Amino acid sequence: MVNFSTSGQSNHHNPQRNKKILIMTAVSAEQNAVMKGLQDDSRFESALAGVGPVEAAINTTKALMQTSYDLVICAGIAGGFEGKAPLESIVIADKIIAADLGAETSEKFLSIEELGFGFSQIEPATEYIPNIVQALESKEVHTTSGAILTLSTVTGTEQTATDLLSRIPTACAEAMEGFGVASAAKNFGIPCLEIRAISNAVGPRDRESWRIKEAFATLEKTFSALKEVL
Ligand SMILES: O=C(O)c1cccc(C(=O)CC[C@H]2O[C@@H](n3cnc4c(=O)[nH]cnc43)[C@H](O)[C@@H]2O)c1
Repeated sequence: MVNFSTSGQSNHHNPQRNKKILIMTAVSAEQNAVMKGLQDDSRFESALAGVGPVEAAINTTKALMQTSYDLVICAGIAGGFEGKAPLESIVIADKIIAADLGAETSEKFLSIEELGFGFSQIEPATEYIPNIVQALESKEVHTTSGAILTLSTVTGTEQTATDLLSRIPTACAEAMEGFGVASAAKNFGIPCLEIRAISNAVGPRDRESWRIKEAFATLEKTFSALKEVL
C-alpha cells in the first residue's frame, strides 16, 4: 500500500474534501502514473489489485479490512471499443459489468441474472461523474462515460468484439479488474468508481498500434485533475 501523504497538506478546513480514497490498479506502472498525478495529496492511498477480477477482489478486500475508506477507485489502462472510446481518451464507468459471467447456449449468451445465480452489473457512484467529466474536458482530456466490461480473457478477435457490443451496446471499454474491485467495495458498503485510460482498441492483438505510454500520461493528467474535484 502506498500512502501519498508526505507534504502534511491538510484538508481539515473543508469537510467536503475530507474523504479518504483508495485507488486500486492492476500493476505498478499504472499505480506510478496515478501517484505522479496525485502528487502529495494525503486523502489518497493506493494498492495493487493484481491482474484479473479474482485477484482484484481479494486485494481490495484486504485493503478495506485494514483501513476505512469513503470511496474506492479502480484505475488503469483499458481497451476501447471502436467508435466509442479513442486511444488515449478516458472512460468513466456508468456501469461495471462482468461480461463473461454466465453461460453460452447454442442460441445466445445467458447472463448470471438470467440463470438466476447472482448479478453481473454494479452501479458505480455516478453522482461524481458530471464533475469529473467537466474537470477532464477542461484539461482537454477526451472523456466518455459508459459501461466498462470486466473480462478474464482479453478480447483478441473482431468477432468477439462485435459479439460483446451486440450483447452490451453501451460498452465503451474492457479491462480485467473493475468487477472484482467493485464487488469488494459493495461488500463493505463503500461507493466505487472505475476510471480507465484507453491504451488499445478492443479486437485483434496489434502491438504496433498500442499506446501504453501515452495512456499512462493520460492517467497521470486525469488524476492530477481529479484531486481538485473529489
Ligand atoms: O505490454 C506492456 O508494455 C504493458 C505495460 C504495462 C501494462 C500492461 C498491461 O497489459 C496491463 C494489464 C491491464 O491492462 C488492462 N487492459 C489493457 N488493455 C486491455 C484490453 O484490451 N482488454 C482487457 N484488459 C485490458 C487490464 O485491466 C489489465 O490488468 C502491458
